[in-house]
Amino acid sequence: MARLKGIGPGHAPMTLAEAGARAVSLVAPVAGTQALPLSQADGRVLAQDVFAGLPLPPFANSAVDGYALRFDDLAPGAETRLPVFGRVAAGEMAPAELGRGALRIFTGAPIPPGADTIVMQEDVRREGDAVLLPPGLRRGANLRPAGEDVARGARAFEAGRRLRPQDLGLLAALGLERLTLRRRPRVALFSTGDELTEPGGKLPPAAIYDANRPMLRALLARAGAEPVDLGILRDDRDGLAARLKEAARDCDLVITSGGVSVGEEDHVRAALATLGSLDFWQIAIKPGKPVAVGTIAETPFLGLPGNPVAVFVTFAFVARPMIARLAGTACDPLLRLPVRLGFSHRGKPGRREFLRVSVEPGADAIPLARRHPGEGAGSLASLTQSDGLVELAEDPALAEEGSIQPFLPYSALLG
Ligand SMILES: Nc1nc2c(c(=O)[nH]1)N[C@H]1C(S)=C(S)[C@@H](COP(=O)(O)OP(=O)(O)OC[C@H]3O[C@@H](n4cnc5c(N)ncnc54)[C@H](O)[C@@H]3O)O[C@H]1N2
Ligand code: MOO
Repeated sequence: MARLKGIGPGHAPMTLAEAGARAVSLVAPVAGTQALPLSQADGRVLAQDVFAGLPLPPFANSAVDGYALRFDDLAPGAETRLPVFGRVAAGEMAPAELGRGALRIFTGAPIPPGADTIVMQEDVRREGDAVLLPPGLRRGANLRPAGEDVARGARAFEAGRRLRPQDLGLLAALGLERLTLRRRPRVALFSTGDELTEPGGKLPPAAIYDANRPMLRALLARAGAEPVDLGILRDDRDGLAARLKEAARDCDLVITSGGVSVGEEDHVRAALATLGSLDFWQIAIKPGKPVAVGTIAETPFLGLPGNPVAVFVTFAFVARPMIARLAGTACDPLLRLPVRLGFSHRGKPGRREFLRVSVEPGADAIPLARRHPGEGAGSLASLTQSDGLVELAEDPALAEEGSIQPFLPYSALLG
């Protein structure tokens, strides 16, 4: 495990890109695979390449309801009258060959040898046992050849692929029912702080309900981890150290929120210093400046800040790539979409800022971003009432109203 050099509060904050790269360098893919049915494979990572054991589609078939025929039976430039000699629906065998005439055919039905063109039923006239075909048809129209989508033997997926619902569709079409998947990383999760109370109970004076853990549990699950929820750690250095040590024994990563700032009540840093190695990072972003990283007996540790919006942002840019690497998959680069600012914002030079915004259709093709009035890093309502984050680069510090800026919808950060 690579050891980081310590970066104390006196040092210059690092960039977000540097922090993300360092965080990823701390972890390695977890070992172990599981054979699981397709029904449990969404969001899981393939441990092996998958090759197509059959072509898709498996046989040439019709893309429409209509008539199958031989293109050369059509009169060039004139209407053609052909006898209808049979009928084939999806799931039925096609006749052994096509005689002179047209075969009534339905979408998905196999095409008999000899037929090379399908005409949509809306484009023909039916007269008794004959069909009248207009001129101008295209050879090969509406026919789906065997293997057009996936050739037999082709690699359908590479090992390391994080499966999406559409992938499950393709795997099923290839006839696969069980897959060899990587084990999900087990991520221990704690909240820290004497002020925290479990939701559902009575709220004592000066207390708040623990909001970060339910949010992080869900973020972890969506990122492809198995959350191991270990509750709230109180601000007591020895108790806290014992529980962190135990969690590190059973899990692939330990995540906490809170207690990483500079106050003397911020005990996570102190506990970590006695357990393993600890580096305290300041990242040049807002929100989400303080993050603690390190190891507890070889298990990586990530201490997120306590403010809920800072939790959300640091999870997206620091924790998510770590979890992807642990899970054995690539963290897809985030696609920023252009939006036009409906406000101007002066930031601090050298600091990247994430502003919560709602987007709406703009006067041109570019959506308009409106800033949420709740600016504080503690404002959960602002996260729920916005569509995503506008990302303002370190420089220039002034982002002017009307300028085009990158936007990250929450959906992109939750995958
Ligand atoms: N003197 C300074 N004070 C602070 C600084 C600083 O640089 N100098 N940084 C501020 C920033 S930025 C942040 S972010 C916070 C991070 O502090 P901690 O990680 O130590 O977090 P806490 O102090 O424990 O909590 C901060 C805030 O968040 C609330 N919180 C914590 N956990 C939860 C939870 N599970 N659910 C809901 N809310 C939670 C907590 O009650 C505090 O209000 O420090 C600033 N201070
Ligand atoms: O991380 Mo703090 O919330 O930057 O404000």
